[in-house]
Amino acid sequence: MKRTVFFTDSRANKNVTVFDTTLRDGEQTPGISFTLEEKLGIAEQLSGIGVHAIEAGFPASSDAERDIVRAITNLGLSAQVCGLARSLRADVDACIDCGVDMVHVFIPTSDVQREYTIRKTREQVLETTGDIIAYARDHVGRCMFSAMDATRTDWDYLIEVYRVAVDAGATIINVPDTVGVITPTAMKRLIERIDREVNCPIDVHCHNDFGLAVANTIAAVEGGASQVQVTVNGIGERAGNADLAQTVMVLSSIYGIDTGIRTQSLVETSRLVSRYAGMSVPAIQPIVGENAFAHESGIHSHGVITRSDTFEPGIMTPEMVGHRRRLKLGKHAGRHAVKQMLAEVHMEPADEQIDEIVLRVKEIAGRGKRVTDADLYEIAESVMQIAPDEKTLELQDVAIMTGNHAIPTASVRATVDGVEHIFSSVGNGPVDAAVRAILGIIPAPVHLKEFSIEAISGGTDALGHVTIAVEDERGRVFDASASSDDIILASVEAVINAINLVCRTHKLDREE
Ligand SMILES: CC(=O)SCCNC(=O)CCNC(=O)[C@H](O)C(C)(C)COP(=O)(O)OP(=O)(O)OC[C@H]1O[C@@H](n2cnc3c(N)ncnc32)[C@H](O)[C@@H]1OP(=O)(O)O
Ligand SMILES: CC(C)C(=O)C(=O)O
Repeated sequence: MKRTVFFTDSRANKNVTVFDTTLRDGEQTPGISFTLEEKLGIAEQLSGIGVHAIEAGFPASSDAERDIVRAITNLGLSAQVCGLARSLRADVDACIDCGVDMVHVFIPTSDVQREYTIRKTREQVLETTGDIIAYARDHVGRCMFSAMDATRTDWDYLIEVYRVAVDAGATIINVPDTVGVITPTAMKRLIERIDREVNCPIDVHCHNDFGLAVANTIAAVEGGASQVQVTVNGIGERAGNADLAQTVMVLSSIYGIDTGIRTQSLVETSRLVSRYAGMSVPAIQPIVGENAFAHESGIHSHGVITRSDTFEPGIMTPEMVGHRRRLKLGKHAGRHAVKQMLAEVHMEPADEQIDEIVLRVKEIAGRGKRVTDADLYEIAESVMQIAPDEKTLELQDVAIMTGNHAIPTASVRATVDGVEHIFSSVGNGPVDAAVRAILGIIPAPVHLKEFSIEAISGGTDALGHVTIAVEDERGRVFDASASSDDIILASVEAVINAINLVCRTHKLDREE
């Protein structure tokens, strides 16, 4: 596909390195606290996808944090490992004690933060900056200096602070937009000025209070920054930081800048952090969200079936980020999408049958109901007067044990093509145990992609509606749903419905 470059600023660096702070600023998100194992897993993942440096934590904040940062440095990752420190020798010592490759020292420079947090004069900040950077550089080869709240700092004074830091040995200077208030135009101008007047590589750290974190980060690169600070899924203080996937894809796909990131693993990385953080990613999140490459409206679906860049950027494809393109059905569905989705499962309705199927799809969606693949095939079978297939998997019994002192355990008895199987599994909860037990008996390997439960009415007796999406080994995704006043039974039924779709399609694949 022809690559269209919308913008290339000749002043922008052609190589930009990525400094990830998911484990430090990301973990400052209220409610997020990663375990040691989770932090190690995230660090390995980030290093594996080519992140240049990882901010592993703030060692002075607790003994546990120090142990974690030390464990991350002991992994021997290819990414540099960095620890955060206030402008205090004890904080720097804590970082050095962990064996980090780089110490990141920060000091507030805006009048408001300087006066009300560290209670120092401008002169004292200059003096402390010089002393602490020199101290850090006596012990470690790399030292990043952050003028905290740089974007609300008087620019002349800011330049003075950076010069002191660089003269004392800072190897890179960071420009934090600590409370997310700068605009892209101003950010570009600020970075251009720092680049002209301070002789040091520039890194940028943007917060998302006004939703400008990624735009400001990109503007900083336009102005001459050579390193960007990001977090996976944009997690971080308040409204978070610049998002890793968005920043990297804008730089690489739109600007043609090499970040060294293996972008095919961006979705996988997002899912890992989302799971460990216990924070789901909105479906409409750019690049990694469930809907980032999904199409429901008829005109768009028709377009992408014919040629994907009609309604996708083209310069960024789902494959480039480890995602997949999906057609979805709903109120806005059209004939081309329905025809295509049925063709994928070997169903070929006549033109007037497609019209009828589309009508029924719109009618269901018009009632506010999500139309799953299972619904589509059921409608198609009815319109095409095809007798529903024998179900591969038939549930006989499910028994679940759970409690405050019991490990949730489920036993399932089911027939697969008439042959009885029994399987038991433990899980993180009763639903997880039941789903694992079912997955243990099925003939085809499938991977659970999506699981959602919603209460249809209020109250403790609400009807639970469960939607499940599973992916087969060819990457095809099938979704199905079920409702019951027992959410465990609704989950079991939804999984079985989805698996039966997969098995049915596999049988038809073999017959083709
Ligand atoms: C923008 C950012 O993200 S900065 C990083 C923010 N991250 C964190 O705060 C997470 C980890 N923090 C912690 O665990 C704790 O806040 C600690 C251990 C660092 C400090 O805890 P405490 O000693 O209880 O102090 P507390 O957090 O209440 O207040 C912050 C102290 O740090 C001082 N401080 C803040 N920034 C700096 C700095 N750059 N250099 C020196 N001192 C600083 C403040 O002046 C205040 O000191 P004071 O007690 O003399 O008034
Ligand atoms: C420590 C600094 C870089 C920071 O997190 C901020 O200013 O937001």
